[in-house]
Amino acid sequence: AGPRNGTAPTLLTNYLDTQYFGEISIGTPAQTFKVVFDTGSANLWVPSYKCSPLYISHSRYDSSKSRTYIANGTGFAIRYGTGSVKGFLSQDIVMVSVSDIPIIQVFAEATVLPAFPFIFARFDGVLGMGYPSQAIDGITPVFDRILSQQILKEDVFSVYYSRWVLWGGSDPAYYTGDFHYLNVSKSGYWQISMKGVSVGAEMLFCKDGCSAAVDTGASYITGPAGPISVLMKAIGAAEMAEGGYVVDSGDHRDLPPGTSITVCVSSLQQSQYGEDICVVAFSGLDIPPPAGPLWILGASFIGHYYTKFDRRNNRIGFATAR
Ligand SMILES: CC(C)CCNC(=O)[C@@H]1CNC[C@H](CN2CC(=O)N(c3ccccc3Cl)CC2(C)C)C1
Repeated sequence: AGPRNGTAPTLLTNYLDTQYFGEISIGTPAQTFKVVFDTGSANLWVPSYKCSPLYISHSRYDSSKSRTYIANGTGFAIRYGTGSVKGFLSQDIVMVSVSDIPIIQVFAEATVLPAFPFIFARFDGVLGMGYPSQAIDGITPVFDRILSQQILKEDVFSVYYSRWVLWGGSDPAYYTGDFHYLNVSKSGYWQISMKGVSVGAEMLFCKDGCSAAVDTGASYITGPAGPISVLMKAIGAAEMAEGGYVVDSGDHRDLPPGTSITVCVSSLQQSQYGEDICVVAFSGLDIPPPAGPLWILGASFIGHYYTKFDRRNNRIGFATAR
């Protein structure tokens, strides 16, 4: 079967401009899960039916209900920047798009999930869209399994405004002009070299170039804490207790357009504890070497562009979204 013209979309749900997730199914008959499509990791996991029922608000995979389940049992642990997920490996048929792209996939059934941040997660699991070199236990990632089926028009996937992932191509109906391509700067990561960070015409940071991960699984733009705090002062943002920044919801100040790639990131409208506050789409995060120092361009950046992740040419293309 396979996607009609070699491409297929997976629609994403946007929760509070901070969590973007789409639906996949695992097993026969299909068990559906909401997953974050995360270019910053390369494994697929969903909560296991064997997981403590504390997470009843999340869907859990029950292998005993799937005719196509194949046991594996190898231990699994993945350490994200925000916490670890532990479990064991299983194999079953995974469908990533309603227009049927079935693949046989090794994934993890999570049995240990830290309450924070998972209880705030509106999604059930994570589908890593990173390179195989990032995959824990050397498991072939979902996108690589799809590529090896030779059913896609191009060896790429595109993200439009964080509204959907398009497997196998890009759709000119949703962008104008050409793609501005940036080569992947570190093989095995969706990482690029940034020429600088400026507010208006003034280059403030990263004057000699720096690295940035293009990370669909992250909500905001993060940079080293020092430069970020200077940037926040430049836009008159106040620091929150837990490290984020807010600006008066009155002045929705979008940063003045940048130079090569416009980083005009508006503040987010997020209601917390009842009242509405504008959380600026930046936060400070010091990533230690060897991975860091590293800027993270998350959904609040990617959402401004039509972004093409090109595995054929190991490059990322940015076009102006319509
Ligand atoms: C290569 C890999 C092994 C390490 C580096 N990659 C990374 O840390 C990722 C980079 N992209 C963003 C991503 C955000 N994460 C945020 C988050 O809290 N999560 C999470 C963690 C623990 C329990 C439950 C959850 Cl939901 C999982 C989730 C949503 C994926 C992290």
